[in-house]
Amino acid sequence: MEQLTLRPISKVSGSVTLPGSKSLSNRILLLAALAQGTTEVHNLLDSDDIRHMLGALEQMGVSVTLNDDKTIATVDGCAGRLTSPKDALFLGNAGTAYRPLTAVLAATVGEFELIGEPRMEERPVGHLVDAMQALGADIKYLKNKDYPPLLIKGKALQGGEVEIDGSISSQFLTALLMAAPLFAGDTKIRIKGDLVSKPYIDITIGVMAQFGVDVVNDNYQTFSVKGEQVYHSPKRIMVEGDASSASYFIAAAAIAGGEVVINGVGKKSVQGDIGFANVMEQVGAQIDWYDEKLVVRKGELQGVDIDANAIPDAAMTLATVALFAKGPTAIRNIYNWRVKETDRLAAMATELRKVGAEVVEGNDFIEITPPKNINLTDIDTYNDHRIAMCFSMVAVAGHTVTINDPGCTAKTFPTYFDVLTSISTE
Ligand SMILES: O=C(O)C1=C[C@@H](OP(=O)(O)O)[C@@H](O)[C@H](O)C1
Ligand SMILES: C=C(OP(=O)(O)O)C(=O)O
Repeated sequence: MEQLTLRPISKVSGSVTLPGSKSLSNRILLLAALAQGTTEVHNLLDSDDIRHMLGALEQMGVSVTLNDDKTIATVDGCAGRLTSPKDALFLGNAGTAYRPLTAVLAATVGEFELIGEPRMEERPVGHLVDAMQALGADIKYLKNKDYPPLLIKGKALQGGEVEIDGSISSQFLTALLMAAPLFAGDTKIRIKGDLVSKPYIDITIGVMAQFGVDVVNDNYQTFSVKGEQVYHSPKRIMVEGDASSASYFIAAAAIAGGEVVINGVGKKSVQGDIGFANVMEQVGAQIDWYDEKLVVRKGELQGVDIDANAIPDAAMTLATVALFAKGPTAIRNIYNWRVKETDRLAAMATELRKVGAEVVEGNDFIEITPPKNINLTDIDTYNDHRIAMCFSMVAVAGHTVTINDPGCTAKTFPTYFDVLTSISTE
């Protein structure tokens, strides 16, 4: 196994430009593929999750041309007519590819087998499949009920009234919303259970609007979409920088600044994870907000007690900031950490304890009391990019740390450690 030993960093300063948002990149690629017309996508993320979406679209007859550094894609839309692929669609561990494609392909005439990495087969998809089956979709589980892989016999769907459970992942509702305009009739979706990760639904609705489709959102309880619509290419679309990726640089500057200029997200961001910057202000970071950039400096850091349901990805970064804050930190309402790249509640508790923290792991929360001394240790990353990235904060705080399998950051941020090094002084 590859390992990366990070030496103590005394200061971070300078500027970083964020890669494009994963959530926006995969939504935009799918809608550009389904749309009428050609779309030029700028600042596309180049990472594993995006590669899986691109590969699947190409297997279904969509022509996509990438520039040299793969950050500009020209997508020839198929006006809703994706073709049956010869082989199974391998979607890695990309939730933003697997879930939306499940719904869209159920409404596309043809046969599709959706497969993924072993961990994908442990990540539930039942709530989405239940809703699609209630609408008449033909979807079969190839191994275990409620989990990938899936065999989809796509056909014309009529739409109608449907319930979907929103308590485990917002990606199921995102998927259903993106498929709904392809149905013959109108669709009214009612949310069962509490809807988690709500800001991602705003991202979905915003991207659909850019492709000419309106969603009526009644207080996150019901959603209405008109049927028989074709997405229309906006011709040119820009992917905002990734707000979840910004969290590592916000945290680094707050711990060891220097002054770090983070280009690509700011107060105009459409991504919920920008809320992490507000949380870090509460923790003690000093942040100047601009429309599309943040300037972050160090502060006296204090533990906080927050409900992180709206920012599940960035909240992992807070768990490692907690190691270097005064007093305990509690991160609550994050049950679905357990069904992401790994069981993140268990994994974070284990790794934080290895560093020396006192940790309480609840069913849906984690409480972290910072250690007096930081242990010299290796961090296991469980094939989870965010664990690899957020534990780099140990080095940022001035301690040597070894990250096992650092290459797992390829899921969303292949160049992460290089970018961190570019603003770091040993
Ligand atoms: O829709 C999206 O782009 C995402 C939604 C979130 O998942 P859940 O809705 O499952 O919490 C988030 O964790 C994931 O990284 C991306
Ligand atoms: C949960 C994540 O990914 P996915 O889109 O596969 O759900 C993540 O990137 O932290």
